[in-house]
Amino acid sequence: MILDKIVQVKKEEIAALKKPNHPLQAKLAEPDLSLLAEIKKASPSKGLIKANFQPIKQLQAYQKAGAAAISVLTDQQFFQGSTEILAQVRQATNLPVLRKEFIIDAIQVYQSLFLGADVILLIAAILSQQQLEKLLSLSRELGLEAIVEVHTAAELARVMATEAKIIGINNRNLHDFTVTLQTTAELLNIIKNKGQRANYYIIAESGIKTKTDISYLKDLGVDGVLIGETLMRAPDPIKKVKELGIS
Ligand SMILES: O=C(O)c1ccccc1NCC(=O)[C@H](O)[C@H](O)COP(=O)(O)O
Repeated sequence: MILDKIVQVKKEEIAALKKPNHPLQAKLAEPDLSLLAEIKKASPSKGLIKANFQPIKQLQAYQKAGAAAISVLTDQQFFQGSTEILAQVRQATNLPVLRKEFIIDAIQVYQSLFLGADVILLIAAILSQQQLEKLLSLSRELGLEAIVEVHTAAELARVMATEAKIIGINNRNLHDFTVTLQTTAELLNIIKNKGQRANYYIIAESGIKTKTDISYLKDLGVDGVLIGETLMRAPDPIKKVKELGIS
């Protein structure tokens, strides 16, 4: 009967759709430090960062510079980003795309999938433990990878009690906007002291500006760095990535 055949074909298509695909984890597993290059026009801490904002040009430069993944701010009110920019970036690249958003509800996770993101950000500071677990589990079900962001030891302890695989250590204090790479050193140390380093991919986020910063983070042994402002302000982002000595 034709309906049986159709359902059989649909089952195969669904199995292919649900096949786990972890493009960001695959990049982070490579021995070199991975660059997650961010497309960000403005931010609450810095105001307007790039007046002549051309997201696809920025993407092309990041690709040429050897970025492992692209992060796109989609918040409009505080970062002057948009979901349209993410959709355009998705169309223009095969690199893993991170939707940088303040996700607090399941509908934003579905929307991220619909927009073509590969990875979402879940910020421990704005989620209860129950919300965090639910959103993590939903992202896994939908085949999205999740970077779970922490800034304090207490947040890290909460995240280590979940199924998170990728931890983003944010060097920026989101209450007063101070930045120190010591945050990465301290929280990574906690993970190491618990004998858990091999269980996670670690990304250092925010405030990364110089070759010295990159050497420091390489010495700590992070798997990736997320850089926005420094690359957005650079007249030549390709040259800037070389200067930073990421690869
Ligand atoms: O960047 C901000 O001002 C900010 C304020 C409040 C919440 C989040 C914020 N930033 C999001 C980010 O995580 C950064 O865009 C990302 O880590 C890159 O940071 P940077 O290289 O310092 O631009």
